[in-house]
Parts: sequence; C-alpha cells; structure tokens
Amino acid sequence: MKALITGITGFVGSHMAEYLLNNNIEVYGTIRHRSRMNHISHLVDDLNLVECELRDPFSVESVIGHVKPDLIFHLAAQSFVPTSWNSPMDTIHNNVAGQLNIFEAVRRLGLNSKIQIACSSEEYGHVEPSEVPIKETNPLRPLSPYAISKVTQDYLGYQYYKSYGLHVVRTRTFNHTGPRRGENFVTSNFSKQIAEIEKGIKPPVIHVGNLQAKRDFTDVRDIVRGYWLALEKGDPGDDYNIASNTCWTIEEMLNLLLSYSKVEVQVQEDPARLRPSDVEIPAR
Ligand SMILES: Nc1nc2c(ncn2[C@@H]2O[C@H](COP(=O)(O)OP(=O)(O)O[C@H]3O[C@H](CO)[C@@H](O)[C@H](O)[C@@H]3O)[C@@H](O)[C@H]2O)c(=O)[nH]1
Repeated sequence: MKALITGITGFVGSHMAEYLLNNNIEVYGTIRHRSRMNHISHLVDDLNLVECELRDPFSVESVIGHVKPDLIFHLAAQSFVPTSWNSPMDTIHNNVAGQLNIFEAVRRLGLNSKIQIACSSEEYGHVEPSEVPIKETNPLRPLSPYAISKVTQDYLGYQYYKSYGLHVVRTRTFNHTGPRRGENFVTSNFSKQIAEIEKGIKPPVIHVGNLQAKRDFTDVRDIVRGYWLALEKGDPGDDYNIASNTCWTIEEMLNLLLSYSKVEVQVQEDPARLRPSDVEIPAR
C-alpha cells in the first residue's frame, strides 16, 4: 500500500512517516527545494521524496499521477495562528489552494485515494459554556484567518465528497505536542526559554502571551495514529474530533514545565504575544 504525506518534513509529517514505515507502508512525501530535512534525516533512506509545490496545480497533478497513492495524509499548511494575523491572504491562499489542487488532481485522474485532511479545533473558535465538551456538531465561530482557512478546507472536504464522491475524512485536531515541535508553539517556546535560563544564556524572565486560554494537548504520536484510524475506520465525508478530553489553562502548562526545572523565574506578559482574539474555551 502506498501513502503520500504532504508536509512530511514538518512536525506532524515526520511522525506520520515514522508511524507508516513502522506499519510497512510504502511512504512518499512532498518536499520543496527549500525544505529543511532535519526532522526526517533519520528516515530518508526509507522514504520516497518527490519535489512538489502544492500551490501549483500542474506540480500537484503530476506528482499524484506519478505516485497514484492509496492514502493521502494532507498535513502541509501554514499552521501558526499568529502568522495568519500578519499575512492573512498568504495563509488562506496557501492552505486552501494546496488542498484544492490535491482534490482536483485526484478527481481528474479518477483515483480512489482515501484522503485525510488536517482540520483544526480552531474552527470552533468562540465556544459557549453550555457547549463543552465540544462535539463535531458544534457551530463553527472561527476567530482568526488561520481558523477561516481551516473551515474552508473542512467544508471543501465535505463538498468534494458530496459532489464527486471523493473519499475525504476530516480530522479536527486539538493541540498536540511532542518531539520536534516548532519553537514558536507554546509548549516548546516556554520549554526553550526555561532551558536558555538554565544555561545562563537568557535572563531569568519568561515572556508569555495569554495565560488564561485553555487547550487540550495530545502527544503527536497518538495524533498520527488517529489519522491512520480515520482513514482505516472513518466514514468518508465525516469529521472527527481528535483530542484527549483534558483541558489545561496555559498558565497550568507553564507551571508544569517550570516544575521540571530548579530555576527561579519572573513571568512577564509580552504584548506582542497577545492575539486580536484568542480561543478561550469556557470551564466545564
Ligand atoms: N505560541 C504562543 N502561545 C502562547 C504564548 N503565551 C500564551 N500562549 C497561548 O497558548 C495557546 C496555544 O498557542 P499555540 O501553541 O500557538 O497553539 P494554537 O494557537 O492553539 O494552535 C495550535 O493548535 C491548533 C489546534 O490543533 C492547530 O490547528 C494549530 O496549527 C496550532 O498547532 C494560545 O491560547 C496562545 O494565546 C506564547 O508565548 N506563545
């Protein structure tokens, strides 16, 4: 069986590749000429890497026509919410056009590929107290350009299933972390700051954004197993929340990380880390 991973050089993509290789799947992955290979350097001998620009329909159709994948895990995206405030058009274009090109390629080539698309809990956006725990049927009230891009990806998945019968499974993933998580995201960012303070290369001040937001964190290795199961057992056209059902305030997460260290730190809010609107999630 052949699987194609978009975003294979990224955080989740590298774990997806490990999971599939461990299950004896033939793995293909899309890379760009400027892709950094450090996340998958330990795997490259076992992977089939193909150069592909997802925004370019010709590039995508030629790669998908060449590979003819049984499974597609579409993980490539501009995934950092704050970047989407600074470049909303780029985020929406990148995330929506890339996916549209994959769908169109599979449709035009008449393939039966099963496609998982990485949608997000950010789509739920503003949530009322009566709506937790959040179900797939909850209204979507997105609060960032990134969230809008994910709602669009999500509904395109539904539409291509209904209109053309494409086997699309939509996974709405809550926060995830683990080895190789990018340093901008909150868990790695706080951890890196603590490590730098321990090494004495940074003054003992941790810069933070909104500590009152709540998030549900899952290990990335469980998330990729969820993506596999979504294609193995999920119904085409459906959407599936993937989460641990445990909620943390970001302050609790900071305190957990600090509990692993002996350094004394001062916590300082950095206005640049606050967002124009943030997903808060009310208490249960
Ligand atoms: N990044 C960051 N976030 C901070 C900080 N201080 C507080 N936060 C808060 O910590 C929460 C988590 O921020 P991120 O780690 O940047 O993740 P996210 O915005 O929740 O989005 C992630 O999860 C989504 C759901 O799975 C993904 O869709 C998205 O791509 C991303 O991985 C947010 O409420 C943010 O305001 C900080 O210094 N840095």
